[in-house]
Amino acid sequence: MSTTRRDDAMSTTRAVIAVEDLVKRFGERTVVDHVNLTVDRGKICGFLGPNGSGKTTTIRMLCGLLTPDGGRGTCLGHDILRESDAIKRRVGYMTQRFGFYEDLTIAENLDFVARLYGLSQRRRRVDESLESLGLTSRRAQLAGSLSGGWKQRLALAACLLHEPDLLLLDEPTAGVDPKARREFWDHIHALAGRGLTVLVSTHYMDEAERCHEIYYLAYGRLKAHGTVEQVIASSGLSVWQVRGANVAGLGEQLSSDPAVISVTSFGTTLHVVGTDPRALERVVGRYRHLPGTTWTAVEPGLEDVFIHLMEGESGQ
Ligand SMILES: Nc1ncnc2c1ncn2[C@@H]1O[C@H](COP(=O)(O)OP(=O)(O)OP(=O)(O)O)[C@@H](O)[C@H]1O
Repeated sequence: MSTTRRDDAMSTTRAVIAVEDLVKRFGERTVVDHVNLTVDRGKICGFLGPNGSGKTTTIRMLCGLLTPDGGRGTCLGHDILRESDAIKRRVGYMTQRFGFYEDLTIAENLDFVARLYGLSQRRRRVDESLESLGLTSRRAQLAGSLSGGWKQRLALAACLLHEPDLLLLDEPTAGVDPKARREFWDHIHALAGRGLTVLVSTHYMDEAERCHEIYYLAYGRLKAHGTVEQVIASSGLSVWQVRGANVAGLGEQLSSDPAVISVTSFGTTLHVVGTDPRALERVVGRYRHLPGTTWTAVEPGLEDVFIHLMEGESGQ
């Protein structure tokens, strides 16, 4: 018994974010509906869900920019209802539309942010921040002339200037090319390795797979939580992959069967998804001897799981 109590106490100490029953209403609409979230120090936590599911609203409640209508908890050890100023000082928040002065250079923009925070040793901090994000050679370039990937690096540099303990990143890589996204994530992992905690919202499955754990929100409600493997395993989905040159026509027939919840085309393959493995196997049995097709039972992907969770909630 005492071990359990000690473990609980330790996990509370490690948790950088620990909130429960978080609620936010806008007028009659409940857009965040009793959400629980725990993120430990040094972890990268992915926040996923369809558009309008309440991710940004939750992030803004965590960093003290919005007051919850219900719930309780702490962020960086501070009460989210009463100590928002203390939280704001220790959080780096990258919003979906990070604003720069386009007619200032990269270095001038960072210096401006450093002044806003009232930081000492601004020159040193700006130089170090440019260096760590590979921006030194571009320091004199106007922010307005940067491509998407470099703008996003500048945004990250600005969020890190005051050396926060928690990074809240709201779709930081939307519209950024794959190489720049990969580099951005390498950087995030390096920061987490040094103890920074990261909560990052994203619509990209490959990014979800780079998180230590994920939370999936749909229509304000938490639908899944855990490591990617845990979320996939708990989905209860069965998936068959069909390969063949002419599988497109087959998709329509398969999806009309009640045992099939979705069929997705990927070039010359189809993903056939169901929740009842036996019923799905019976469907597969009816088609699998069609000439020119190869059928394989495969693990569900995260995308299969999320689409299933989303469809299960829509219209409610
Ligand atoms: N200030 C506000 N007033 C009224 N409704 C709002 C306000 N802010 C957000 N909403 C609504 O709350 C819901 C949740 O929005 P939120 O931006 O949190 O979702 P999201 O999951 O971040 O979406 P996305 O993936 O598109 O960024 C949406 O329906 C949105 O229109």
